[in-house]
Amino acid sequence: MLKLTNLQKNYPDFSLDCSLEALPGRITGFIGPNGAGKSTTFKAVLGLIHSDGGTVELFGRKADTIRPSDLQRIGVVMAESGFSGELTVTDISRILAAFYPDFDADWFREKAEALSLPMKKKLKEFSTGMKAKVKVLSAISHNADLLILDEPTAGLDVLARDQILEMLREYIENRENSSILISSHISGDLEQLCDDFYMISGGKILCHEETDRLLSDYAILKVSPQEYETLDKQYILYRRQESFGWSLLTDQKRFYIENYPRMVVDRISMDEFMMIMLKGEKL
Ligand SMILES: Nc1ncnc2c1ncn2[C@@H]1O[C@H](COP(=O)(O)OP(=O)(O)OP(=O)(O)O)[C@@H](O)[C@H]1O
Repeated sequence: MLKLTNLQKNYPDFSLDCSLEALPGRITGFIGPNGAGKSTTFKAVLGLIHSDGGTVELFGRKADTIRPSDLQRIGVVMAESGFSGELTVTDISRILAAFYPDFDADWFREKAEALSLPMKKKLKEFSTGMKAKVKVLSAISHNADLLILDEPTAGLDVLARDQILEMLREYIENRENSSILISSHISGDLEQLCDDFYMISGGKILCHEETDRLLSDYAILKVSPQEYETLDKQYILYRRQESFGWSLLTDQKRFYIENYPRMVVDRISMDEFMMIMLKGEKL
């Protein structure tokens, strides 16, 4: 669906080198701290900025052979883009209908009502969360095969976030061959939603993992300095010094549960995973 191979972009203080793949029928998360390169990647994929190397393949085509009809198969949410504040949701519905042959006006109106979006009010009078809902709704309203969503839940309260995530789940369930690539600061959102995820930091991909595997096989071990000395460290990936000793990231938690039954083995969240990889030391 979408494949990036060493996609590069160089700024004076930042270099991106990103390889990733969004596969049909899957929701792929893209996590990383502020300034990691998530938006830069999305902009380069969409041709909003010029890339300095590497390849982008979209629907099996190289970027320079992509046709306008291919672009209609993509639904996009970008942080810095949106509709003019002078438009109403009804105006947006008309614009989308004119631009996308597969736009579903009835579905759009139904969902707008479910999300409590006024149809006749100008967007400039909307709250941040309401504008975010309009952007997501517009991106998913025209039966796109690929959704590229940069921080779609930014600015939303818990309730609205849940509604949006539910809509995305529904989207992929109803379209087996479609694909979603989504970035978020709130990695908890992605943990509930994504099949797999890539983590980026400093413009480089640090890891790619299945979410199920993260939750079933990874763990944080909490050990004292004495326990640390005698521990078999062959399956320890990262360590971080703590007041009590060490937090250790493993992707083989069963090994430690079986061989060190008295050890504290904490279930890991995506946030903790990101934190120990960013703040810890690789072994
Ligand atoms: N036009 C530009 N000129 C120079 N540097 C830029 C430009 N755009 C982005 N950068 C730099 O590229 C880096 C990556 O920025 P990017 O917006 O891709 O990060 P991000 O992962 O999306 O962050 P956030 O989560 O905060 O949105 C940052 O260091 C940023 O300062």
